[in-house]
Amino acid sequence: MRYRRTWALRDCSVAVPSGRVAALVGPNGAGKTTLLHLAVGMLAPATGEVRVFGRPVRESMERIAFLAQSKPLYAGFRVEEMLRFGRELNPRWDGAAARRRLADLGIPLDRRVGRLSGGQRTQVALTVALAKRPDLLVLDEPLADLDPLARDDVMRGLMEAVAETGLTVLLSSHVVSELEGVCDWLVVVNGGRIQVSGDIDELVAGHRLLTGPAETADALAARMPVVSRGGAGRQATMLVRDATPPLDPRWTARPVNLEETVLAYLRAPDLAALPRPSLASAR
Ligand SMILES: Nc1ncnc2c1ncn2[C@@H]1O[C@H](COP(=O)(O)OP(=O)(O)OP(=O)(O)O)[C@@H](O)[C@H]1O
Repeated sequence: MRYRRTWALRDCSVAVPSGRVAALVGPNGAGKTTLLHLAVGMLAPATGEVRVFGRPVRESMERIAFLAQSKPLYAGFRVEEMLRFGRELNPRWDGAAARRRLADLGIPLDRRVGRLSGGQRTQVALTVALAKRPDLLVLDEPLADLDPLARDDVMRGLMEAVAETGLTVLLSSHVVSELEGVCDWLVVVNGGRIQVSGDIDELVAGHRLLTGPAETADALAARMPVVSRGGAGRQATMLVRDATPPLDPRWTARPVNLEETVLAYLRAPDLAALPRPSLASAR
């Protein structure tokens, strides 16, 4: 995808299996919003193609709901007017489920959207998106501007919807810590390129943090795929992929979590040159 002369996404081949809850992460300006807009057909790629459920995205539009970063709700509308509006526009609209969801959340239907809290607004936007009964729900930073409690509520609501309907979700977020336990697929985009795409459990299990004496770090690093290096003074740390058991008894290895893995990749934007983990399992 190119905006005038600037490439926003390039060499961008990525697949997300259906039925997954996939997280799209990357630094500011990496191309996340662009990728999501391509996935929902709001943008057309300069070259290449986007397929949703195996068909060109234009043919799948009725099966897709999109929650944009700006949460396009009309501040002057009451919540029930948003629902009426949704019903007019969407043939598959499930108004009863939407009302039930809002009642469960304690969001009054007669409240003007502009008077709702940020978290409630996100919940209304999510309710509207879910009422379209999509097979694919795409959300652009649904957690931005929300406090930890509201973030948890929104993620929980999303999880309930996934459990009830089996829908496929693709969401972008900067709040990596909130994604573990909710998302099961990770796509990292960095500098307009796909750096990682894979099953989160496999990805996390495939990395280790090694700690040991700095003077032997170079020799060790030469023997394995290092994602990032750190440490201070005589102590070195390395987050490595596919670590064959070390090694040198002065080095210890411990498992990593999702956030550590993601941060290591984000710090190494050139690392896409290494074979990408787990792309094969998308097929
Ligand atoms: N309408 C546009 N015209 C020109 N360039 C654009 C336009 N939209 C995005 N870009 C550029 O494309 C690149 C990717 O932008 P994009 O908004 O997709 O990133 P992002 O990962 O969503 O960022 P953020 O995390 O800050 O929301 C950036 O370099 C951005 O400046």
